[in-house]
Amino acid sequence: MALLEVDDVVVRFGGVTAVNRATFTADRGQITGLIGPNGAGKTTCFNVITGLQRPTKGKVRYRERDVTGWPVHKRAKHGVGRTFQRLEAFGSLSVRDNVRVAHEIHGGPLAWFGRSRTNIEALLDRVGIRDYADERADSIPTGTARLLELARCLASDPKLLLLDEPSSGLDETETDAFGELLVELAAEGCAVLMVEHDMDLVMGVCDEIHVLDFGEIIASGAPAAIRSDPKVQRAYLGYSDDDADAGRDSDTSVIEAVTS
Ligand SMILES: Nc1ncnc2c1ncn2[C@@H]1O[C@H](COP(=O)(O)OP(=O)(O)OP(=O)(O)O)[C@@H](O)[C@H]1O
Repeated sequence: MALLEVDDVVVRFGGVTAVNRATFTADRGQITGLIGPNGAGKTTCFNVITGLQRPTKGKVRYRERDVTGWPVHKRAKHGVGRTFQRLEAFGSLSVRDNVRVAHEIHGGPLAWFGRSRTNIEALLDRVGIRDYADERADSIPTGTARLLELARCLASDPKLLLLDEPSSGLDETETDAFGELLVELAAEGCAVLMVEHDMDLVMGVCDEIHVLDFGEIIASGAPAAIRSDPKVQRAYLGYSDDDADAGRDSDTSVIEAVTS
């Protein structure tokens, strides 16, 4: 059984069906991508998984338990970690103190008395922000702040790591290093579930990808299969390779961005 199972989840906001019978998994040792056009329901799925949003129907199972009714803090305590699109760090604290506080909030007495095994300096190093350790969080570049967000999340030692557009604001070199870090985290047994618009990153590191469109999972599979799936191409582009073969017109610049 996979570490996380999202089972037939529906979320309705009044007349809007944000998620429609979505079923997908994320497992230990794997990087799973959750992609889809704007408004497809990705963030709402994350909210359901973390407990911010109760589903209208369906279940969330985590470590073989039905956690659908669990509050956010209980899921966090059991190893569900999340970064947000909007940066959440404490601006007036240093980068180091932001990570320390995150660790102490999650780590309890062992962390408060310096007895936990998590080494804050090593974590800053690992994420690549050690040089900024003494800077105030509100003075660092956006890309670094994004990495700080990841460090704060890792400070809670998550078993399931949910990343919401983690590479936005990172330059190419930072994105490459970030991708390598994700691969390492998965190799250590973490389940990584990532919402991300950078298709090079998604296609480069994900073991499996689930594609949402209008709240429905329209495809699940390995990157190569997803890239060539006509349903996925149409969802993103309003156009697929099949249409090209049939001689229909297209915006080739957009197609290249997603399928190259
Ligand atoms: N609290 C809410 N109340 C009403 N509608 C909502 C609410 N939250 C999300 N929606 C709607 O649900 C749909 C899915 O939104 P969601 O934010 O989950 O999509 P997304 O795939 O994360 O989009 P993006 O890539 O733009 O962040 C959208 O139509 C959105 O307008």
